Amino acid sequence: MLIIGLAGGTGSGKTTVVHQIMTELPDTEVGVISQDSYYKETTNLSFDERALINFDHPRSIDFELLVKHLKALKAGETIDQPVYSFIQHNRTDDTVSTHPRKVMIVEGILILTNPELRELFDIKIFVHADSDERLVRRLKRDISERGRDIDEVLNRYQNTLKPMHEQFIEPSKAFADIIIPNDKYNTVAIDVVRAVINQRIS
Ligand SMILES: Nc1ncnc2c1ncn2[C@@H]1O[C@H](COP(=O)(O)OP(=O)(O)O)[C@@H](O)[C@H]1O
Ligand SMILES: Nc1ccn([C@@H]2O[C@H](COP(=O)(O)O)[C@@H](O)[C@H]2O)c(=O)n1
Repeated sequence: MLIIGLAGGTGSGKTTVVHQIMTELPDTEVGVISQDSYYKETTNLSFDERALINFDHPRSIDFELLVKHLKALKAGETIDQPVYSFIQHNRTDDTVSTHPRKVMIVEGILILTNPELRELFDIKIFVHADSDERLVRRLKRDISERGRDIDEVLNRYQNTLKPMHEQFIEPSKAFADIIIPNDKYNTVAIDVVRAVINQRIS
């Protein structure tokens, strides 16, 4: 199994890049795990308390479960990947049965900050976009897809997202083997990554 870790700030385009990479690749051969699925379970908290969580700090992620699941996939086992709700700020009761594939892509803002997880990656990729571009994308996406309003996004950006990006996410770029500039759609970089994957699965 080839395990690719794909990091980058919020709105850098990680999810989009993963979809672009997977286009034309057989989905029986390539699977995806999202770090967002592994936000810690916080059913003990009220909705208002959950909304105050710093979701850009590494401690908000259940890295232990993520590492356990990745190791299980590597050992040929099927896992139940949690499903996260950005509306409820919590895991749902659903899971997605995820089978091991020849190539597994793990994507998320903080995945290169965790040493144990980094050890499992054969290729580490960081998707870069400028912070103003990322904020614009984040605003549009969170309002249209994640049930947020402009105040929520901007408050979170100022209070936690920007400082955490500078403290944890941007420095983790140093661990990357490949950096994809993604202020504009970058078809050349996508082709290169797809070629590496094709080589592995052919
Ligand atoms: N290169 C790009 N140029 C313009 N918009 C983009 C680009 N990449 C992604 N987007 C858009 O930006 C938003 C955030 O992208 P997404 O892939 O969800 O980012 P991430 O997963 O890193 O948070 C989406 O609406 C997506 O369509
Ligand atoms: N309940 C939550 C959980 C996370 N976030 C934000 O999501 C961002 C990470 O996801 P991307 O798809 O953008 O990489 C992160 O910046 C968290 O602030 C949230 O808003 N609400």
